[in-house]
Amino acid sequence: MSSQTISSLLGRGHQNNFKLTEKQKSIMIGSDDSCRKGFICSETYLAPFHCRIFLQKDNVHGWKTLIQEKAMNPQKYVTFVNKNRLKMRETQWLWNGDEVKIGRGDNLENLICFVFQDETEKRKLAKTIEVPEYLKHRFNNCQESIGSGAHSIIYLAYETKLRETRECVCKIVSLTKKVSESCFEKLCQEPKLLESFNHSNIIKVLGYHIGNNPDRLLIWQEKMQCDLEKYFQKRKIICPNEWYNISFQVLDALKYLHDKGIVHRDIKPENIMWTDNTCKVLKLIDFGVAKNYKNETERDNEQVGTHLYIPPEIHRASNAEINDLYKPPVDIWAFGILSFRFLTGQTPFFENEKYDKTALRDKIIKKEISKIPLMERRINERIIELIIEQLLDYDPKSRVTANEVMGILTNLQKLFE
Ligand SMILES: Nc1ncnc2c1ncn2[C@@H]1O[C@H](COP(=O)(O)OP(=O)(O)OP(=O)(O)O)[C@@H](O)[C@H]1O
Repeated sequence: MSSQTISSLLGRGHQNNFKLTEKQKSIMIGSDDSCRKGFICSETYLAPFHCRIFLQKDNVHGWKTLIQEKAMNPQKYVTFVNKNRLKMRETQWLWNGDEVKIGRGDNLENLICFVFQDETEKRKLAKTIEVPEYLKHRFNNCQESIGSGAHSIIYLAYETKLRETRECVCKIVSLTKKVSESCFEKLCQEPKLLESFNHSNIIKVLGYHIGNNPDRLLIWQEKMQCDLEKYFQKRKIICPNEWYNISFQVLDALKYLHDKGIVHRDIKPENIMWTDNTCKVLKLIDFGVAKNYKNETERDNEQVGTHLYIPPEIHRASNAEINDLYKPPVDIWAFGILSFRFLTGQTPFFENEKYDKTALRDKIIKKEISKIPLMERRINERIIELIIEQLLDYDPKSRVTANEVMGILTNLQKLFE
């Protein structure tokens, strides 16, 4: 078996580092020899079995590194991930750059600190990510990738403006087997569209380049911190107050787009990102399949977007009908599914997140939505009604608009204070 490093914890302010590999998938951190196969930290007071750090693989995220609190005496021993203290036996998913602090007492400064590094991200290197000559005075691209999607890889980059250099990202789409010529052509519309927007909850494009031979699209954008899917996966559930704050920002961006005649067509948590780690401001990203629904020359006849978030009218439509159905209600439905998932931790159709596409399509078409998970979570009746009857309305013509949802939420503000 290979022993490639999957992740590491690098000591900050001390020399203790350790790594997890495909061979060594789990490690205990503790203070004495009873911590078998473990990492014995001599620099601070730790419980004999303080915490466990281990790998888990899933089909969506690949390797995930998790930390579990193992100390039995919470009065004495503590484990923090960033500024959040883990409860007894609590497990948390670690992300690149997370700060893990362990030790005794309640003074964070006295604890032993590690910084988590996801080594698999570093390995997704670009072959060539040269900046074209005429843009070299504005952008610098790095070899480090910080994300990827079905069509692109996102690299860390720098923008030079006056005498200041700021971090940004460069999204690169290349014409490959995976990205056909027609798909590439469509994706080339994304930066032009983004340049026409000016909204605080929509990603800003800083510059772009469409090159041929090799056919490659480079889009420099503001750097975001983390997408809502990862954020949700880490929390497993989003509380109503936080959902309210998220909703307002997403709906405000949707209202702006819809008023301009644009449908995003791929609203999902992966395409909504926090601007920084204060997790206050959100921006919509990925306008690769966005469309001007008022422009009759832009007709298309195939389904786009992500299965779980596609509304019933699109699932049911024939190729000839589909173009006329791609209108703002499509984004509202997707926002309804997102809301359901965030508030309950599950999809409206299946209890867990593993499902087959055909079964999912069947359930969507047959309207097999259950509001029980929302009731079990004691979500306010008016919010349940909003999600089930209005956002997930089967008739796109009577489905609420972004503006109407904002009005409803404003009237319900008291519930979230
Ligand atoms: N501006 C950004 N700053 C930081 N990370 C980003 C940024 N844009 C994208 N990412 C990361 O890269 C991932 C893929 O980006 P994006 O959705 O734009 O690519 P795509 O190839 O169009 O994706 P899709 O699979 O939806 O077609 C995002 O989910 C996010 O994690």
